[in-house]
Amino acid sequence: EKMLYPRENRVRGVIDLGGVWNFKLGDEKEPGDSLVMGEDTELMAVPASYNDQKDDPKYRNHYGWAYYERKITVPSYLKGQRLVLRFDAVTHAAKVYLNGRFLTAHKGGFLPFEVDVTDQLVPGETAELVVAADNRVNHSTLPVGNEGSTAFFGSDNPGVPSVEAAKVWRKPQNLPNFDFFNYAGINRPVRIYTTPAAYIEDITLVPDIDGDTGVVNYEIKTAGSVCEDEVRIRILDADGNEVAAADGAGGTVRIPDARLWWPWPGEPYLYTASVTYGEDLYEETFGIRTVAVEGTQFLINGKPFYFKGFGKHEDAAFRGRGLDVCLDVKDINLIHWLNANSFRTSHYPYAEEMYQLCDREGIVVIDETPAVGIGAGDKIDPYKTFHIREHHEQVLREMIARDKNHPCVVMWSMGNEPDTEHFPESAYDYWHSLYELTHSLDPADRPVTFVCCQNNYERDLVTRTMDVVCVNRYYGWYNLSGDLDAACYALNMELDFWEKQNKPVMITEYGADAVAGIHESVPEMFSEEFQMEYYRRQNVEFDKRSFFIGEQVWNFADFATIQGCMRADGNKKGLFTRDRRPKMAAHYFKERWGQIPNFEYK
Ligand SMILES: CCCCCC[C@@H]1NC[C@@H](O)[C@H](O)[C@H]1C(=O)O
Repeated sequence: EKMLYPRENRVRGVIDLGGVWNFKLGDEKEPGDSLVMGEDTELMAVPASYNDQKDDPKYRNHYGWAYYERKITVPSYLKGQRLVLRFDAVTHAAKVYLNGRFLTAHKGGFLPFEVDVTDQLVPGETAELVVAADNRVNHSTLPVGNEGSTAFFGSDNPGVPSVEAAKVWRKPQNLPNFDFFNYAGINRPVRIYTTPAAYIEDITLVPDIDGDTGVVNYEIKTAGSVCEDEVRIRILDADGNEVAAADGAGGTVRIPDARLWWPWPGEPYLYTASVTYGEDLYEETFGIRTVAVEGTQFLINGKPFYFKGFGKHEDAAFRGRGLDVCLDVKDINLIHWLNANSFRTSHYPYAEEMYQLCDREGIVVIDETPAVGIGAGDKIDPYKTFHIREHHEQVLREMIARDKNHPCVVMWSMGNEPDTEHFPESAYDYWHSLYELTHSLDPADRPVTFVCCQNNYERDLVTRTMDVVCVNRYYGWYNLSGDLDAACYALNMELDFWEKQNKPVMITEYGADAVAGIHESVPEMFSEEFQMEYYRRQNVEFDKRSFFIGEQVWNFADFATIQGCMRADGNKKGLFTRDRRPKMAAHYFKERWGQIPNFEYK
């Protein structure tokens, strides 16, 4: 799986195709082998979701295909170069056409795909690019959409004849089985990048530490015309000085007195692997650090790490799930402001630009697939009835191929909150074989987990078999609502259960909706005071458990969801509002996390 991020240098060029494209909504009919856009189109900015760019219920609630179009011209001086068209993400499925002819397709809305267009795109000539994007979710997509019932936390009165009749009568629509708005379209950049005819296809860097020496096991895949030249790899330090070098497409380089990659406020030192092959050059940054689970500890560079952070979303006004590097920079600075050190890419792989920022800023990342919403109550075994396994394996391959060299990625999450309690053996069969596949796909063999929803932990056979037990728990919110004494009693009973499993345990979601501005001296649900008290009370209990290695709150910021009677203008569990204003709980965590070190806390 080649997944190198497009980088320009002395031999490679990048043409960004962002800007205002022509757009029109389609229907459920899948485009065929040829497609031209025609007239009567509308404006659409790329990259960004299409849903909020026009105040039109047809944009907000679309169900099916949508079409984007623009002209592209590659300058004639690029004749002889290899030309690649790369989409960083088209949500949820894409079909791409050049000059009316089908070019490529991709399923999955959060990972890149590319196609060599050297023969189709003649330098100096203008071509028409059309992209069709399908936003439908169902029992064969990740994330999963419900079929015929309600969306996540939707309300219903099943069995009422008029309600049941209306469910049949209504127009087909998305019923997301997930708690984030089903933003769709060309959400991330589209680029043409060029390479020489003989080129570097992929680079794999697996760092290790041997005393004071950094050891990098590397593998370089090349392609294109046969080229006598050897592959050469040079390791440059942060000042650009060569500290090691080797010839050959695979092997080991040793870096004496290596500077390690440490989470912020430690030094996240980055090296550059400068690889040449014939005329081609590609430079990949990386870090020297190790990750391991030992007993109930999560070790980074051999020291026990404590996760302080959150689940996030790619979510903002106007652009929906579209890439926004300004917001990413702001969020990184707010993560530092909070004295946090990590986040999970809930519930899908994020844009590559965010991992690059985390490498540079020393933010630790749990990288998660879009496998969210796998469950349909206690009547249907999703592992027998959903058609997701092949696609789930595809997204794991693509995510690991894309993110494998990032020092910030320390663990893979195979998915979020699947049902593991109603059909425990079937769930175990599904997830254990996927766990083994995930380990085998990662050249660096990082820890593997999945994130477990509030469930009957005594029936769940999967969570206890993960490298790290990651639980989402809402004691005092979705159960024992408002009663923090009972919540702490229940929490401790479950922690007593986990103590016996001799695994590191972290909470990957806990939280309470707080509408910014609602204040009460006696803290009650939806007030800022309750959100803060909810955390304060449970953190006291976590601090008593030595096997408990991290707290990631839900969520970093308020975010958009489908409308429903459980959501007043989206999910309000953010420490920050959607436009990044801190609630009381943000100030509380800044204070708490300022006193918790990254290492040796437990
Ligand atoms: C019945 C317990 C289910 C709790 C599920 C809690 C949910 N976890 C996944 C997140 O995407 C949701 O936003 C979160 C919530 O609703 O705020």
